[in-house]
Amino acid sequence: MLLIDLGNTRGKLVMVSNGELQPSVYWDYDHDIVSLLNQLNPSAIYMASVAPLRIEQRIIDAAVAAGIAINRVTTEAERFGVVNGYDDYHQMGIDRWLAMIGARQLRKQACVVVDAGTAVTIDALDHQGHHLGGWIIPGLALMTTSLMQRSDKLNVPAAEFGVGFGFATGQAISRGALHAVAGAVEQACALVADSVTPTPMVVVTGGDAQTVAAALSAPTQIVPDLVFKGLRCYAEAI
Ligand SMILES: Nc1ncnc2c1ncn2[C@@H]1O[C@H](COP(=O)(O)OP(=O)(O)O)[C@@H](O)[C@H]1O
Ligand SMILES: CC(C)(COP(=O)(O)O)[C@@H](O)C(=O)NCCC(=O)O
Ligand SMILES: [K+]
Repeated sequence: MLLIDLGNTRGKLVMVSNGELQPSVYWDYDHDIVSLLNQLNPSAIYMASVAPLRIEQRIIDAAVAAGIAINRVTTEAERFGVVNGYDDYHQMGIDRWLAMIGARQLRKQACVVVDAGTAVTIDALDHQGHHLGGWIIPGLALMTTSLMQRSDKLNVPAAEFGVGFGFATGQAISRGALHAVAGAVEQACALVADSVTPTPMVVVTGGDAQTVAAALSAPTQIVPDLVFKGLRCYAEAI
């Protein structure tokens, strides 16, 4: 069985074999998918996507051509112990929904779920699995490149992400972006904290998970395959 998560930057593919999630394989959208699918040769595919339809279609076409059954998973109002807090749950990206389900599988306590990819999404869950709402902010790469592109004096080479204040333009931009994300996560923790859970757990996933986690002082768990932990619940239930 193959689980696929299509984000705005790239696709992530994880095989489930002997009941275990295998390490991610990345699909760069500039590259062909047919050979990758043939290599993995799954019996069935479960797909979660927030990518443009034309990218989803490439997977669907390749799966149909190879005779592989493909199931597309969508956001729901309530499932696997998580209750969606959105006014209209259809609006919520499936990656956020699955990350929350994945977090709930890990621990039944209040937590802040962070997916640091193209965008950074921050979603709050209380100890009963009720989603308390969330935030969508630009991802680290998006924050830095948009500043660089929109201001002449900020058009400098990118600096590494790190913690603390910056001492040069590039460093001030990259560190500013990282602390903006970390600050938002810490404010989410303050909003979620209650008498049952004074210090909510932070669960971080996405391409920039390590970078973001390094800037957090709250207790943090990095779970690279968090979305897949949610997606496998669907794959095993369908
Ligand atoms: N090899 C890589 N390719 C692309 N992005 C990477 C890579 N390694 C780290 N990143 C970082 O991860 C981010 C993408 O994270 P990811 O969770 O895959 O995004 P999405 O789910 O939006 O496609 C990029 O913005 C970049 O900062
Ligand atoms: C917020 C997102 C763009 C994040 O996508 P990503 O950074 O993982 O590519 C995605 O979850 C999405 O398209 N959401 C729909 C809007 C919403 O969740 O409210
Ligand atoms: K994301």
